Amino acid sequence: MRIHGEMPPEKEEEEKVKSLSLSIQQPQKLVVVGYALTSKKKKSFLQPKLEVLARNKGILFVAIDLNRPLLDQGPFDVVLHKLLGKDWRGAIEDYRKKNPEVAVLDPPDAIEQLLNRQSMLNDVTDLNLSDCYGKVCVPRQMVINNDPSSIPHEVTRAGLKLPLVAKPLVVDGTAKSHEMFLAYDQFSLSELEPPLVLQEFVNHGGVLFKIYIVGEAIKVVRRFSLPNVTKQELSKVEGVFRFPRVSSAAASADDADLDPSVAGEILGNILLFSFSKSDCSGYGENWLNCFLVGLSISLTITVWISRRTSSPSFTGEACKGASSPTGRSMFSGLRLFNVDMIREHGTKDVFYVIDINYFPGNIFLGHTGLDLLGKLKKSQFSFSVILNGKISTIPDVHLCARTSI
Ligand SMILES: Nc1ncnc2c1ncn2[C@@H]1O[C@H](COP(=O)(O)OP(=O)(O)OP(=O)(O)O)[C@@H](O)[C@H]1O
Ligand SMILES: O=P(O)(O)O[C@H]1[C@H](OP(=O)(O)O)[C@@H](OP(=O)(O)O)[C@@H](O)[C@@H](O)[C@@H]1OP(=O)(O)O
Ligand SMILES: [Mg+2]
Repeated sequence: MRIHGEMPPEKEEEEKVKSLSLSIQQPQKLVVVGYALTSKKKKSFLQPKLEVLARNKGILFVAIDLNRPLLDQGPFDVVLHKLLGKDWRGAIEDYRKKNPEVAVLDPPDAIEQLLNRQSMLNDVTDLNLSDCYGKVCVPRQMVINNDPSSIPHEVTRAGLKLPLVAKPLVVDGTAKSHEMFLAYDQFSLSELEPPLVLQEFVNHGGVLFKIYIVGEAIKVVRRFSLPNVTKQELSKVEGVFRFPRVSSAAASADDADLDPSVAGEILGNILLFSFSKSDCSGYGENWLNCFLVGLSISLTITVWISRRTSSPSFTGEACKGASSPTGRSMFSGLRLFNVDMIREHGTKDVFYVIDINYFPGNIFLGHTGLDLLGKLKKSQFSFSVILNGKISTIPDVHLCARTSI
C-alpha cells in the first residue's frame, strides 16, 4: 500500500535519474588562450602554477606554432602575444581582421606606441590632465638620435635640469633596452650611445607605484626606486652612473614600513576611466565586471566607466582617439599593460608617469586579472589613467567601485 504522496517505483527511478543528471556538472566551456611569446617571456609568464591556476578556472594556454600560419591554428578565444618583428606583426594584424571575435591582446598598433620611450608618454602629455583633475605630468625629456658629442649643447639648449636619467629610446625586451644611467652633468652624457631619451630625474622619496591593468582590473603595488638626489650631492658629483633594475619585482615595498609622506595615507585618487572602443556607450554588463584589486597599499583608487558626455575634456578626448580606427589616443586598444608612476617629493598630488610597459611581468599571477581573460573576449576597452584629489567635483561620473587600498 502506498502512502499518499509517495511515488510509484518507476516514477521514483525517473526522478533519481533526473537528479543524478542534474548533479553531474555540465562540462565547463574552456577559454582557449593561444600564446606567442619570446623564450624569456614564456619562462617568466607561463610558470607551472599559473597553468594550474588557469586550468582550474577553465582557461587553457596553447602555444602558437610560429612555423605554421597563424590563420590555420586555433580556434582561440584569446591570443596573448609578446613578440617583435614585421612578420609577426603582419600575421597578427591579418589574424585580427579575419577573426574579429577573438580578443587579441593587444593590437600591434597600440603596442608599438609603447616600444619607444618618447611615444609611450606622448598621450599622457597630450591629455593635459593637469588642467582638469589634478597633476599628472611626464618628466621633461628629449631624444638624442645620433652624435653623442652634441648632447651637452642640446641639453643646455633645451634647458633640461640635472640630474638626468638616460634611457635607451627603444624598448625591445632586451637587457640593453633596460640599461639606465643617472647623469649628474651634461658633459658626461657624451659617453653614452644614442638613440637615447634624456629625462629629468624627479625626486620622489625612493618609492614608485606600479599600476597594473588587465582589461578592467587594476592592481597597484609599491616598489623601491632610486633615492632622492640632493642639491648638495648634485653640486659635488660629476659623471654618468649606470644603475641596475632598482624597481624590479624583488624590490617590493608593499610590506615596508615607509614614511607616510612617501607611502601616503591617501596619496590622492587615481582614477581610471574606461570606455568602449567602438562607441563609448552602452556599458551594461561591463560595468558589472568593473572591480578593484589590491588591498595592500594606502592609495584610493576609483574606477569608473564613463560615458562620452561625462568629463568632457578628458573622456571625450580619449574616446575620440579610441573610437577612430586610426586614432592613437592614450592607451588606445591596450588591455594588458602597466603604468609606472612616482609622486614628486614634498608634494601631495604631483605625480609623474615615467614608464609604460606592455604585458609586464607577473601581470596575471596573484592578480584577479586571470579571471578576466575569458571576459576580455567580450569587452573592448581602452584605458586612460588620471589622478585626482577632488572626486566630488567631477560631474556625471558613473561610479563603479571605489575602495581605499
Ligand atoms: N624621471 C625619473 N625620475 C626619477 N626616477 C626615475 C625616472 N625615470 C626612471 N627612474 C628610476 O629608474 C627606474 C627604471 O626606469 P624605467 O621604468 O623607465 O625603466 P625600464 O627599464 O623601462 O623599467 P621596467 O623594468 O619597469 O620596464 C625606475 O623604476 C625609477 O626608479
Ligand atoms: O622581468 P619581469 O618578469 O619582472 O617583467 C618585466 C618585463 O619582462 P618580461 O616581459 O620578460 O617578463 C619587462 O618587459 P620588457 O620591457 O623587457 O619587454 C617590463 O615589462 C618590466 O616592467 C617587467 O617588470 P615588472 O613589471 O615585474 O616590474
Ligand atoms: Mg619599461
